[in-house]
Amino acid sequence: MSKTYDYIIIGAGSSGCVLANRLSANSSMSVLLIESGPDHTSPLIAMPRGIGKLLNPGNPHVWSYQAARGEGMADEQWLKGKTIGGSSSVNGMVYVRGTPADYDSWEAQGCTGWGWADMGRQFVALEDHQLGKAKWRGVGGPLKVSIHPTKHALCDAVISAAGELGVARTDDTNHVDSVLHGGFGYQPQTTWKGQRFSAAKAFLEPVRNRPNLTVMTGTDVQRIEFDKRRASAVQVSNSQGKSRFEVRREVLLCAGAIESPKLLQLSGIGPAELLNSLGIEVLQDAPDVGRNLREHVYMAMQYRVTSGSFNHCFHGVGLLGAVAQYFLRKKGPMTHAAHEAGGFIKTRPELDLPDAQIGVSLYSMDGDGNKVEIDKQPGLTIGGYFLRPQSQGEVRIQSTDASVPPQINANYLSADIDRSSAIALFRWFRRLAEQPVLKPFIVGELTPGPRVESDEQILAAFRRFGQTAFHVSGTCRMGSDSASVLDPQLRVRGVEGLRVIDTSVMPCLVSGNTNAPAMAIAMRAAELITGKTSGITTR
Ligand SMILES: Cc1cc2nc3c(=O)[nH]c(=O)nc-3n(C[C@H](O)[C@H](O)[C@H](O)COP(=O)(O)OP(=O)(O)OC[C@H]3O[C@@H](n4cnc5c(N)ncnc54)[C@H](O)[C@@H]3O)c2cc1C
Repeated sequence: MSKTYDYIIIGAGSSGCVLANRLSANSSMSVLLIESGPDHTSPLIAMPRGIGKLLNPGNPHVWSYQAARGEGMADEQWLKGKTIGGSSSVNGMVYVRGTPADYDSWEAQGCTGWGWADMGRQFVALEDHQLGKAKWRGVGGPLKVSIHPTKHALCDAVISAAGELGVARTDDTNHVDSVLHGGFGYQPQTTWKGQRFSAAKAFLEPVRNRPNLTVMTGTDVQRIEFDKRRASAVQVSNSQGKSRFEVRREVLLCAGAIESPKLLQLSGIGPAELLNSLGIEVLQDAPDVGRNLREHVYMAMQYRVTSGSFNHCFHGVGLLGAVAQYFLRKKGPMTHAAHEAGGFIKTRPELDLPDAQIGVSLYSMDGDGNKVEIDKQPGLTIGGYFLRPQSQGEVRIQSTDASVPPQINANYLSADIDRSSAIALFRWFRRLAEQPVLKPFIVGELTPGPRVESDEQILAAFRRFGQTAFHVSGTCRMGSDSASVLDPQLRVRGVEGLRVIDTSVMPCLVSGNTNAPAMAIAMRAAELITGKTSGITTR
């Protein structure tokens, strides 16, 4: 016999954890949160640089997919978190929110109620920021945001070099002025006292003992069932076999921008031609389910440096020392986020808004930049992406078997504007590295290498080295047009009792990393579902 809940949340990632918190705050509502992956108890999750070990295909805490990058480009591996906390438990912990202009453009595109006026206050409500309260910065919220634990000569030199190119130094790279006009500084991060602070730590753990909240791990939702056109139950599979859970109010799909469109398609909501070709009964012909995939194309410029690198801390005896320092004192390089410093820059001064985000890492990888081994010699990586890609990819199921990964086509650089943005970004990197303040450090460019000069060579370098930034979004976009997958309340068009709430809802990608936006989207969604404004409870 199946059990019935008021709300069933599929996926305990960045968005799912927020929703579980908000919806179970009403003790008269029963909430079931279902997660495919294991609990988040691995010490490699808590240790920020544990990602070096976690982010490997086959690790039980990650989903791994083969993704086509686009014409003339080799495939690449995409990873997503598969554990309590989802991708926020395996990510780089870089804390970025995007710009007010991103959300205002969503509103202008018909997503009523998603402009900065409504989204800015979600960020303020979720933050407990070490820099203290400011107009658009919060304290006392559930999510700890820390500033960089130490200063560092090489980072300081890169920040000064950006200054020589006209980018103001800032204490808070998320400050509204920095994201609107450009700013460079030490990277705020979702860590606390030297450990990762995931969405699960912020939103789920403080309320996990609520009697009306049930959390299931190691359980795959395979399909959503409908009674006529209303979501009525979910079918699941786990080590105990197959079962189903019924829902009284709503199913909330928070499985992330690859698995959410996949589950809709498997459940009969998607492009009719695709569903028919696989023999799936079409409940709702929704051609845009899986389309509008947006991703940042991350380009890493690697340099050999004289000093200031952490490479020696990430292999051999140095690694043992760094790990010991972490376990004994929760200090040292194992406590750092993926980027030490970074910010938002204009690749050309005439631009109205910054068009690229830069991240500085004090290490280099061996070989062609795609290998996972740490370079044995001292290195520096200055990487980044253009912020608002227009190229659109797609996710399509290729089987009715829920365990088969979908086809993913990122379609990088297919839009003309993305190619010109890539070239402009590359030339900005080169100007940065040439600044006199970096002369005592930089010995030479390792990858893509000094022979890359012309526009054609730069694009070829992007096609070879450009890679996922792990920000896949947009595959169940919201909008007010009838072709959009979701209405601005995030309800799936054509059916009832079903919403999608994760990065797939973004009509276009935010200018930056996507963890904080995923949490803010869920906070806003909770307001729409409950009719109550944000005020996160932690008891
Ligand atoms: C390696 C990596 C590094 C990143 N670095 C950063 C960073 O430094 N800063 C930043 O802001 N962002 C970063 N991101 C991006 C950011 O973390 C994600 O965009 C964000 O966490 C996505 O949130 P979500 O709620 O959409 O999905 P997720 O957090 O991915 O959650 C989806 C959850 O649903 C579960 N699920 C999926 N299918 C099913 C199913 N059928 N049944 C049950 N459960 C299911 C998954 O296991 C997962 O737990 C990174 C991401 C990755 C992968």
